[in-house]
Amino acid sequence: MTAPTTPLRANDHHQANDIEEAERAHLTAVLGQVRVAVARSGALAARTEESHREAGAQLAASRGELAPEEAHLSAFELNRLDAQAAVAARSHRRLEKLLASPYFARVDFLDGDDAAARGAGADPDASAGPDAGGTVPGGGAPEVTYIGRFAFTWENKAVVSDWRSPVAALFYDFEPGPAAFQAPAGERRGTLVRKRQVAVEVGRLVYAVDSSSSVRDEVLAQALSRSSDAKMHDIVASIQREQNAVIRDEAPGTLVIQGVAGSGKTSIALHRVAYLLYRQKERLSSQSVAILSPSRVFSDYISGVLPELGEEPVRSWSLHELASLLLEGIAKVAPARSFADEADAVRAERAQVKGTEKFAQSLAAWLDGQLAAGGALFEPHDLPVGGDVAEAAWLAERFSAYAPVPFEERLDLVAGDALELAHGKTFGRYAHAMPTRRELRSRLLRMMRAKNPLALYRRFLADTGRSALLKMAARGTVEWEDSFPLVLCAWAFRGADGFAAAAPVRHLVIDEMQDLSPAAHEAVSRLFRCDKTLLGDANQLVDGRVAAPPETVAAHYPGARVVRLMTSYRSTFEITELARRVLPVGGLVAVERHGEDPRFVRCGDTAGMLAAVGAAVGRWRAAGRRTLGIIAKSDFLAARYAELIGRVHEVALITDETDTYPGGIVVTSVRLAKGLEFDEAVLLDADGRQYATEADRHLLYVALTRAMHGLTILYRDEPSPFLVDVPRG
Ligand SMILES: Nc1ncnc2c1ncn2[C@@H]1O[C@H](COP(=O)(O)OP(=O)(O)OP(=O)(O)O)[C@@H](O)[C@H]1O
Repeated sequence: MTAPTTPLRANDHHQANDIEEAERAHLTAVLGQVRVAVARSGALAARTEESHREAGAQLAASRGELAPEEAHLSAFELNRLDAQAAVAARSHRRLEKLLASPYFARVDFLDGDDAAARGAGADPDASAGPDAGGTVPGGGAPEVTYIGRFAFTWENKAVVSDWRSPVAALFYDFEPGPAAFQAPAGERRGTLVRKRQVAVEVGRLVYAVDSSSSVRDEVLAQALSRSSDAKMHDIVASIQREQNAVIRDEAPGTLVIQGVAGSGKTSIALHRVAYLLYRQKERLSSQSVAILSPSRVFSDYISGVLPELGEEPVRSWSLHELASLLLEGIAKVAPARSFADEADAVRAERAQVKGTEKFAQSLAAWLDGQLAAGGALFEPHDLPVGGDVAEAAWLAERFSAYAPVPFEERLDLVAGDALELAHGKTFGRYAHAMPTRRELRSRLLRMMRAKNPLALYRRFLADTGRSALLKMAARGTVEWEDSFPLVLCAWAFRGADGFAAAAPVRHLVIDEMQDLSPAAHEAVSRLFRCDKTLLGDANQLVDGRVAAPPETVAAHYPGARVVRLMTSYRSTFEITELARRVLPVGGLVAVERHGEDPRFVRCGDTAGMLAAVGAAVGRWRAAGRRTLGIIAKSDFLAARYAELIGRVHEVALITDETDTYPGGIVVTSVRLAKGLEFDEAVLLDADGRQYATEADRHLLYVALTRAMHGLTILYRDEPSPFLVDVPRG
């Protein structure tokens, strides 16, 4: 990292040196304290770990000799020590991270009353020195706060404040001048006297600059021009104001974030999780947050961010993993088939119908109708209960009375009523012949016209003239597109509380929300009753569906709020401009970071394509970049190319089964590249044969927007019509 090159003002050179000198001295002092704290916390972590181990060994040795209550107590003590050891280890790890970079910013704030009384403005020159925090005309020192990834306290004094603390909002939301933040005791108004970027790497001060908007633009540009990695990184030092508003939005319910490609949605969602974990400690823990992401490789790619921010990793599911989990004991789920690979037109048609809003809405309405009083699924007949008979009409009336309770619970309630009635009528004479509630419930279940979720789904399809839509992929295995409709049917039986996977989740993050079919949104909305953050881009569709505005997605989540992010940060201006011409996105703002123009290469045939790939690999190596994504339209083509390219270069193919993002050179389909980013991208076969339809236009948009710094577009004879009005070299 180098210091921003923004010209400083007249006497700035001296001032800059003064600032750096003072900040260097401050850093040395803080690092000294952190070093002592690391040594202490290391010793504490070792001691607690040792106590835990000893207690475990003792418990194991005395097993069998302890009375049950003693054993219970020891186990309890062991758990306590275990938790203590985990806390100590975590705090030690955090402190160790502080050694490399204890903070990244500093704000000097003068409370409103003081500022008003002394007529103080935002005048950083009035400072007595960077370390002291300076004085303002008329005296009175502003409160100086250093902001880092985690808080650090020394002798009961806050040395570094967490980026999520209320005071840190000053750094993200205000320029020097009038400012305010929400302190625990209420709003504090006053003046932000100074805002400073302080870059520290490996314990050394790289630069310290008082921040104006041009400095911050450059700090951002620098962050964006770095080389990409096999893991996504935190962006705490350069979160933008519009992003901060989303991260710190604490209103309950569902937040839907529609953002253009590269607007930082995934980064924001992860920072938001870290923020909520910090702010809502008593309500949320890493065990109660879950992230739904498009693929396993994506889960791996984002897995480093929360630990970087000092939080434990949270549970993460791919969409397929979640569907399989929710359908455990009901059906297996066939893998999703990529639309770009689909050769079976009938199957594609089936999938297309099940991906529509209309299908989801008709299923949801049909299920609601069946669950409502008067639903026609329960066809009771007289039922002997002990010495009594529960009459069909009475059973039907009880069943209706409990509407809209889910079927399983409702049958249980009716069974309970029938037992109570029979006991009452027979005065206990038939106690020996009384069935259990459970037995009665299964007899009642036999009176349902659909006895399980799959039968219910079949009945829905039959009732609405769509029976041809269901083809089992194999025995007991449904096609991917049937999985969430089937989850909805399971929900009608069990209700939201009947899914072990959903129950512990108190905040659900759904990344790439456009990947979820309307039926999937409806199912997730009904099963997960917790707060949710959804994020995605309606333009990044990779399954052939028609783009729907985020409001359509939000309509599945009662009371959901929608925010839009329009600035694209990932790619250079030149790449974003090209993407914008392929798919005009109204309101998109390309961040001003320039690079070379995308390169277009006519290749003629496969041999020419491979030669051009070789040249692109050579250029990428020479540039010293870390990741190169070679992107084919379909999974099938990606596999073929990986084999061919792999004969010359070391490459990794990304498939649905890939669970670690390898970095280096990867070959992948557009579908699996979505959400990822590469220093440079090479698009294979970007011609009219491959990219011709509207659905293909969206694929092309996704592929182009994966590139951060460089883009090479290879085509055989003529480029795709979506690229033709683009100037070519
Ligand atoms: N404020 C920021 N400071 C530094 N880097 C940022 C900032 N915002 C976004 N970025 C970077 O921009 C890139 C895109 O971010 P991210 O992947 O979160 O975007 P996205 O909206 O989820 O993208 P897509 O929808 O295209 O997959 C990442 O490299 C991220 O680090």
